[in-house]
Amino acid sequence: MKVVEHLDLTLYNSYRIKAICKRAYFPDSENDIQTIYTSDDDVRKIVLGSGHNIILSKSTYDDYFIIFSGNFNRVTITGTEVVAEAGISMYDLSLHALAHELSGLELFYDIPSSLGGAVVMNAGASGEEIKDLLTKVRYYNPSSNQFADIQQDEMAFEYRNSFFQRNPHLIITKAWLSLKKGTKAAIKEKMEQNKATRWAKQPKEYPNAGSVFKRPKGFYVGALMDELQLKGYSIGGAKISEKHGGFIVNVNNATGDDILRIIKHAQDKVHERYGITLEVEQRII
Ligand SMILES: NC(=O)C1=CN([C@@H]2O[C@H](COP(=O)(O)OP(=O)(O)OC[C@H]3O[C@@H](n4cnc5c(N)ncnc54)[C@H](OP(=O)(O)O)[C@@H]3O)[C@@H](O)[C@H]2O)C=CC1
Ligand SMILES: C=C(O[C@H]1[C@H](O)[C@@H](CO)O[C@H](OP(=O)(O)OP(=O)(O)OC[C@H]2O[C@@H](n3ccc(=O)[nH]c3=O)[C@H](O)[C@@H]2O)[C@@H]1NC(C)=O)C(=O)O
Repeated sequence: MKVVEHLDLTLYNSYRIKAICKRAYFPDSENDIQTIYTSDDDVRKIVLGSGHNIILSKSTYDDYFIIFSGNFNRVTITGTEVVAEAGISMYDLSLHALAHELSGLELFYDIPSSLGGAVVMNAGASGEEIKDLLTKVRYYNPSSNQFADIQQDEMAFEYRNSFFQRNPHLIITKAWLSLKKGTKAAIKEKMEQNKATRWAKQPKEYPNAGSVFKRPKGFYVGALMDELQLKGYSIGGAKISEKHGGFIVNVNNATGDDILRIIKHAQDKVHERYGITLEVEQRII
């Protein structure tokens, strides 16, 4: 297993915030995960997927990071069933599905995420969510040092919520997905169409981590930012995107604190005008 002391996390978070951690582990097997958690120390351990949904709030961490980003990424496909390890990127997984003429993952071609991160957040867009493809998930429980499988209907998925958000100490190691037979041309067309629509709406030209807030019932965050004229509102190197008000972008060496202060300002303004509390979707670490 790759282990790096004092890793610079800039390339492991999509906001490109600079922060150093005490140590980073890149596990490549379930055995590696057990080794990390059964080692004799009480340093806090923080799990990351591909880092597309996190805000690093500190510049140094005296913690160990366990990173699933391209490592621990094997896939097997049998008929319409896909079994993949948590570190595979959803982009790569969608390409495997395309190569096997399997439909269902087209949307995930452009949703930046690891498979583990996608399961935790019940990732989705355009009305589709990963919960609809999953049949089973395997995880490691550090408290008992055991692995266990959980079936789809036991995970009580909701909008941007899952069993794993309610049990953050559990580590997803593998997932089983059920796809449908399709044709290469139709699958590829849906992938590219969806990507084009998203690139037209989202500020892909700057480092960001997707939607900052969950969608409040009956409102769109982007529209609220428009109405409050908060688009372009900036602190330090971060600002609310002019292209999509639901995103904060790093335009000039932003820190986690710049982002958190913008979040607070937007929450205050929205609460003042509409009485709504915007819930942060991204994980603040
Ligand atoms: N729809 C869109 O356009 C976009 C969506 N996103 C979403 O953000 C997420 C990004 O995924 P990713 O970059 O991989 O996640 P991150 O690396 O950003 O991790 C986010 C959190 O997920 C948990 N996590 C990640 N991997 C695992 C694992 N194997 N086991 C247990 N917990 C894990 C950790 O929280 P903890 O340990 O506290 O559980 C972590 O803090 C996806 O859900 C993606 O869909 C992001 C950008 C755009
Ligand atoms: C980007 C993410 O997922 C996104 C996902 O891509 C899109 C599309 O399905 O729908 C959610 O965003 P969203 O609520 O901002 O939806 P969008 O479709 O982008 O916008 C909704 C509406 O707001 C309007 N809008 C958007 C941006 C803006 O600056 N101004 C504005 O008025 C749009 O015109 C649209 O009518 C997901 N976010 C959440 C938290 O549910 C993410 O999770 O990180």
